[in-house]
Amino acid sequence: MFSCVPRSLKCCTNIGPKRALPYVLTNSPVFLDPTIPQCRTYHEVTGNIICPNMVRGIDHLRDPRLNKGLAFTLEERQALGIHGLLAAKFKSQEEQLDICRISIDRYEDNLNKYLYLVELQDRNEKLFFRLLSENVEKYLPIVYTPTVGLACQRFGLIYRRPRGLFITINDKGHIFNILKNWPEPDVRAIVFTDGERILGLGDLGAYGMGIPVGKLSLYTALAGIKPHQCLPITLDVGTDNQDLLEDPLYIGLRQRRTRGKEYDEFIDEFMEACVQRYGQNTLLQFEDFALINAGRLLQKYRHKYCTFNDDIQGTASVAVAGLMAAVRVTKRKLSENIYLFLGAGSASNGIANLTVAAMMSEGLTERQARERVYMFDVDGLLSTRREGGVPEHAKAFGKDIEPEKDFEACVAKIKPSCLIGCSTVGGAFTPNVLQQMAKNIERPVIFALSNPTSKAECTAQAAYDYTEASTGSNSAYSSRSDPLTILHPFLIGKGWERKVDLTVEKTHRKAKYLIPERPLLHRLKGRCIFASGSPFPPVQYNGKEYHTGQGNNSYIFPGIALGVIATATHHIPETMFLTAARTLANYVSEADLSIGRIYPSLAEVKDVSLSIAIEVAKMAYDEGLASVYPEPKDISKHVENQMYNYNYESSMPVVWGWKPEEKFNVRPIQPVPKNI
Ligand SMILES: NC(=O)C1=CN([C@@H]2O[C@H](COP(=O)(O)OP(=O)(O)OC[C@H]3O[C@@H](n4cnc5c(N)ncnc54)[C@H](OP(=O)(O)O)[C@@H]3O)[C@@H](O)[C@H]2O)C=CC1
Ligand SMILES: CC(=O)C(=O)O
Ligand SMILES: [Mg+2]
Repeated sequence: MFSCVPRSLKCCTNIGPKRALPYVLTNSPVFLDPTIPQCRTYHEVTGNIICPNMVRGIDHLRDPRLNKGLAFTLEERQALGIHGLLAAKFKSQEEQLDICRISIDRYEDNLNKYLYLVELQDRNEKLFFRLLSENVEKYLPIVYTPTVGLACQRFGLIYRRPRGLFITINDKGHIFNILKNWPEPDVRAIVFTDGERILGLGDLGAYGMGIPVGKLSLYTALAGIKPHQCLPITLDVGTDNQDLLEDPLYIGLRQRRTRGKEYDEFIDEFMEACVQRYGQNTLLQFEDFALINAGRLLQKYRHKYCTFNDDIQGTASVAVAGLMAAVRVTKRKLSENIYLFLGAGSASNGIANLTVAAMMSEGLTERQARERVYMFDVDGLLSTRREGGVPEHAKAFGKDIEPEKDFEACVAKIKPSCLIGCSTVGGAFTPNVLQQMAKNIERPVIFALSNPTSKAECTAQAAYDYTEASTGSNSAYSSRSDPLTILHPFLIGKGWERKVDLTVEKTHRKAKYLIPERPLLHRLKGRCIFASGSPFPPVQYNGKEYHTGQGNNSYIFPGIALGVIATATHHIPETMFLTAARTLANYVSEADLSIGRIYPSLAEVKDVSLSIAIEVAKMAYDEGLASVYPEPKDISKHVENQMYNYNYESSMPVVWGWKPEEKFNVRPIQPVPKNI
């Protein structure tokens, strides 16, 4: 069945004619070895032409890239030798999607829903990605935070089929060989973790694999990056989590974490092996590394590889986008806010640094901008006067002020207008903290970004309840002289909205209610502007429903990755994340703001990702970072053309000619030889 390839034949990946990539060009016969996974699909050779999809028989159904279940037509069933292996009924992809939705809905437990989706991905890839991409709001919380956190915690129990690579510290010296075991030769993006800071759940060691797998599902579902171009990797250097070391189900190395020189050499070798195997432009996304490694590894590699740290830079971008959108509600420029971060780790520093950059673009000097940013970690306010001083990783935000260990007191003393939680401490924004925020400023911005839900610094409901809505008669803010956002309850819905003179502040006959000068849209909401890393259900407040936004880097990293891959960008500058933030912020509509959301709905995240990708791609050419030449005339089209098609395509054997310039997307940069 596997025949040798005749003269001048080409060997292709198993991904269908449109996306096939030649990786061997030869004039001499090439024998396709069925034990090599890339070659498994090439058994139907006609002269100089390969029919790349022609895995016949039961193997066609077992390959999730090729399987369409009952959607195979009669002709396809006969041509592929699967007639009789399927029930007689023909089903469209749409009908199959309905069945998937019904099946998932039948599960009450989210972990079971997660397992259903994992199994679907293993069985029928296109159906999985179409289901996810067309139902982002519904299924993102399953394949991603919060359920993915639970899946990681139970990984030993739910681990079934291999997905991605586990590279252990014992493989040091042989990492390249392990990468060669991965069946796909055309990998463009690798998301990898060492499992030490999985969401806010801490050190989960090899159980952390759920995170790169989940992130890469979003690469495809939200930005259309082709699944075969994505590789999830867990670097297993052990774990310091005693529970896992004693867990009989644990699937990783049962030893303490390797640290120091050996760890660094291991990561060095890994980075080098990746570009050796897949090319210098391979996108290498650091995910969920602990604070002691995240920032320093980013600094070490950012100018050497095409890399970024999602927790630092992706998070920064989504948070700054939220702050930019919030400006439209608060009418305070970024540079007019005071920021207080709970947590002074990777995410906080990433957000703080990008916020500083954004404030500088409004005209502040770096020093002035940094002065507006405070941080609070386990040892209290980052004060240079505190015992032990300010930790190195957050030096730029230390202040020469009185130390303070009580967070509530700190919120009262510093009077931030924006409170940002990246602390992993669920409920840290207590009612007192939230009430204090309401006293500090008319429209406080409150971000509870820690994941999963159990680690969120407060719930959406608490944020609204304790900062009160604008119609509340006990407004803590109502005694202040600033323009108020309070419209007397009697006036709401009685046409007063239209009668308001927006330029003049008027006092209603009940003196404490002022008719403000702001657009009414923003007056009818709760006083806080809230976002969270994990989703919260809509909040009911005073008979109105608010939909708060999800401040999660999933709005950013898929789009950045698509733009980078489409242009074969070789480095990712910080400015790309600011560009992504602006693009995302521009997507927020007045309708979003009116229901309390400072991010577009998740249903729009695919459009957002594409827009970010296009902006990133333009920037890559403007700044000489792209490697795909000549520069495409129409960059938007070029990016769109790279995207995955979730719909079924014909499985009939296609006979196609050898026109590499049309059929193939040849990679511009080839792997760097190890010894030049
Ligand atoms: N929404 C999103 O898109 C993202 C959310 N996150 C979430 O943010 C959280 C933090 O991530 P990351 O910054 O990478 O983690 P880090 O471990 O780098 O930082 C955590 C920080 O929180 C501090 N901290 C821990 N306990 C307390 C406490 N009781 N009081 C005050 N500070 C405390 C730590 O202080 P110390 O170092 O002194 O212990 C550290 O500064 C996680 O839950 C993660 O899931 C992260 C990335 C993206
Ligand atoms: C969202 C994310 O990257 C995190 O919580 O770590
Ligand atoms: Mg992360």
